[in-house]
Amino acid sequence: MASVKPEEKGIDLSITQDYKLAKDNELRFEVESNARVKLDLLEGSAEVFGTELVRSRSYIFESGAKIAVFTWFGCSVKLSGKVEASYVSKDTPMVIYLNTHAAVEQLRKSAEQDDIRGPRVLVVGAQDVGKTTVCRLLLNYAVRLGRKTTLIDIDVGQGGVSIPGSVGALTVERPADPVDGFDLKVPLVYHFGHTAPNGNIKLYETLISRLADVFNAKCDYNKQVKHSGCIINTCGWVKGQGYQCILHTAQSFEADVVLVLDSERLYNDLKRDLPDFVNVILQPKSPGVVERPREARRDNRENKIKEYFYGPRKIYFPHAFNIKFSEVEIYKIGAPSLPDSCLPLGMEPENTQTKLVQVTPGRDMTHHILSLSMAESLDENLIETNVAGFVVVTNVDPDNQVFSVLSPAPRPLPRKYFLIMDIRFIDINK
Ligand SMILES: Nc1ncnc2c1ncn2[C@@H]1O[C@H](COP(=O)(O)OP(=O)(O)OP(=O)(O)O)[C@@H](O)[C@H]1O
Repeated sequence: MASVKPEEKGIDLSITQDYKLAKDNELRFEVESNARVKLDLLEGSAEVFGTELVRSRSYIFESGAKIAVFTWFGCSVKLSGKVEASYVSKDTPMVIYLNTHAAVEQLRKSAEQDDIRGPRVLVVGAQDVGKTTVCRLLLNYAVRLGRKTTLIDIDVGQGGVSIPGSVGALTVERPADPVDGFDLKVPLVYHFGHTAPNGNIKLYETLISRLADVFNAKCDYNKQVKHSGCIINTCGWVKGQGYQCILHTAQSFEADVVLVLDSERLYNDLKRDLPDFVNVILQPKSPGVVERPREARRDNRENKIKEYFYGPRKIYFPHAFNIKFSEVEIYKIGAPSLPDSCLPLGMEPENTQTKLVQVTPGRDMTHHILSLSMAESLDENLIETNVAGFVVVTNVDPDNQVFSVLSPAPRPLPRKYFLIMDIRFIDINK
């Protein structure tokens, strides 16, 4: 019997299927839970969400992955392993997305000629309409033309640039890996602390403005980044305050193009409320986008956090160490506000959503994620300072005044100020 290569462990190689795709067709498949699937390009050319596949490599997708292999010119591919669903479809909006990319690229060319800032594209729509996928496509097509477009990710629910509960920016310098996505070694990340913007709207909007300022500053000293523009991925909250957040984002980044996926109502509202020079475009969602129930979203979030500590396919191990209470200071952003009835007559209630409140470590901190701020002193605005990374608290020992953490980096901690997240992570890898 032939021996199984280590990277193919867990793939049921007795189940294989070949697919011949005609031009403009797409093979969609989902990997069964607790299974792995291998994809091989046998002939022709194909791409996964805008990244070209090569014949010399097998692509191994993990449990739960939902993938589309699209071909512009025709190809044959082979899938090995247990797939939950797999089918070939002719019905894809890829040509529309490619045209959008071409139009945005024209704006980049004009920006380069006139040395002005390149297009800032905001991608909006309800949950599960393929916003993240469209952002990835547009970024991949841009980088394949040599652009250095920046991904701004404010989808705190799924964490595109770092873990859920954070927002960030990443200048994309090479196409996403078809399996592992974009290279996340050098993103700029800010602590938010919740999995939905309504966890703290004021803080969310403050961070969006901050990201816009930081991106503008980067555009001032890097012309390639300036001309290449940015793609902003948002979360699927499009009603009420969520809608106000979209307007705030468009305004902060001075978005030139807003791509509305699959919602005529949102499209019309934005047309009405955004200035005339903003190009609001309605685009269809791909019928291939998979709707994720609440549990699937939760699992996705957990996987993202696990990946942060253990790397993709658990190829790394986090460091475990103790931190003395006296070594660090931990803060929570947002204090409960006083009811109006407690305020002196005529006094406006203070907005306490961005107040820093020091936290005394206690057992209730166990499993919470802490963001390590890059701030060196409290004179720096902790809320608007980027973070070095995250640790998860695995145990708190008040008697000995220490707590234990898992961290992707070894001791010593580069800074001393932590911000605590609402988000918890229970490490079942131990
Ligand atoms: N054409 C396609 N074929 C198969 N799967 C797809 C396709 N497009 C997207 N998907 C999958 O559908 C899922 C949802 O897509 P995506 O994350 O882009 O949606 P979203 O609108 O950004 O979601 P959210 O509501 O979290 O913001 C992802 O797992 C993605 O891999």
